[in-house]
Amino acid sequence: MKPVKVGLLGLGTVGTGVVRIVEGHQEDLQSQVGSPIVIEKVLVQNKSKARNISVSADKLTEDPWEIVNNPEIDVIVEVMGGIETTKTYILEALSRGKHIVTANKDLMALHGPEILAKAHQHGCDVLYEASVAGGIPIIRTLIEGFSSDRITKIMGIVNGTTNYILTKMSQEGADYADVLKEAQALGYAEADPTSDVEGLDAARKMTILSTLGFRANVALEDVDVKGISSVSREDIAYAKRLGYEVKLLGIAERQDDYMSVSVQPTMVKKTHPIASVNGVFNAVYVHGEAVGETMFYGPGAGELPTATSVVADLVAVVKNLKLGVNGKQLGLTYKEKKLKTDEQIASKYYLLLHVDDRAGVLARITQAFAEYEVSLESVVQHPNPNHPEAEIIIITHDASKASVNKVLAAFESMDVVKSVKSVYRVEG
Ligand SMILES: NC(=O)C1=CN([C@@H]2O[C@H](COP(=O)(O)OP(=O)(O)OC[C@H]3O[C@@H](n4cnc5c(N)ncnc54)[C@H](OP(=O)(O)O)[C@@H]3O)[C@@H](O)[C@H]2O)C=CC1
Ligand SMILES: N[C@@H](CC=O)C(=O)O
Repeated sequence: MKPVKVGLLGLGTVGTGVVRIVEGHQEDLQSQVGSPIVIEKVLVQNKSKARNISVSADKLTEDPWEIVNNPEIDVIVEVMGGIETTKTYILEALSRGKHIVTANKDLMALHGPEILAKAHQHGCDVLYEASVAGGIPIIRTLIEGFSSDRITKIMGIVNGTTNYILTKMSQEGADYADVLKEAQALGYAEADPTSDVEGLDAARKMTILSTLGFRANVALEDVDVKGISSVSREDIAYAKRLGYEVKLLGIAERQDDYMSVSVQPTMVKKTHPIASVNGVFNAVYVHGEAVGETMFYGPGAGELPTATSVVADLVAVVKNLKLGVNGKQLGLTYKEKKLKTDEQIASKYYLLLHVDDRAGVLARITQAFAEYEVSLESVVQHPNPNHPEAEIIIITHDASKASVNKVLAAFESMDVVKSVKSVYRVEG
């Protein structure tokens, strides 16, 4: 049995897990694919760095071309991260007929179509299951499990760092900045946590999920992104009192052929299954016209969960090699997306206002909603004994984003509205 030879780009968190699984599960893997899988060479930045896995010195290299140009290597597993340099290596490897497995959501969200087209041209596979929700096989589920259905909604908690922060703020009343430091110390956050907390990491993952789920070419710039850095303890306390949790949700919706994709802090009714996804766990809720509601839950990151998906992709590539069916890339014939306008995007909204506490104020505020045809589900006023301002909490019925924006613009010129403290989409 001729071994399948793998070049590994990166031996950090995920790369270490890949070596552990390929070595530790070798017998199981061989029984599935019919030949040994051997990690032939490993690219690192610094060969002399101390590692928590032993890899023989002759396998380590700091020269990417020793792997990319190596005629012995059949498959390249890319777990080094980064965008432009990594893209160069991958395109070059594809032009040499090597198959690619990657965990790189940044690369696939930005350059997925170009990479898949190149792979198709050279009859190569590019698989990227680990790029979204680490250990949850959601990409394969969207492509294969739902191939018979029309997906209408995908809602995801796809960033573990922000879910960890929001969970701690909710369960322990902790402060945002303190929990962020804790998440960094525990190694959940990206090297620069801005991409986690400002929603970019989740937006990249939602670009990938909505492209596959809606079979349309969604681009990163189509995603409306807002992170969690402005979520306060006060917001979370109010949400809990009203029966909601605040979650950073990626929401992709489709009606007829029109779609919208966003990432935003959202108030989720506690009875919705996604509200109880806590800590660093991820979950993806998928609604299909025929299947109805489904949800997939599991670890979104970490050494072994992420490596499980990477090695599963490796197994799929090797099975394709045996069958001689590599390079049948999905996603090349997806249709052009049609994006919803703000008039077409509808949901319930939560608003927290600080207002003058005097006669007629409530009437003026509700009049603004009436003017733009936003119907209200509930209005609660809290007097503040230490302050001349009162707090008003409003939950709307389904309303268009455009109408809610018009109401917010109207508040700017109303002297009785002192400030709009928070505006959240509501789910469930
Ligand atoms: N960590 C996780 O839980 C998850 C990560 N991912 C994705 O997987 C990928 C890898 O992540 P992770 O393992 O955490 O990253 P790490 O930072 O832990 O590891 C990166 C590895 O790549 C090597 N490397 C980085 N840049 C270069 C370069 N230019 N040339 C040569 N070697 C390089 C590093 O070498 P050296 O060791 O010498 O520094 C290191 O071994 C990323 O795309 C990430 O987004 C996806 C899902 C979850
Ligand atoms: N920083 C990411 C890691 C996985 O993609 C997260 O917090 O989910």
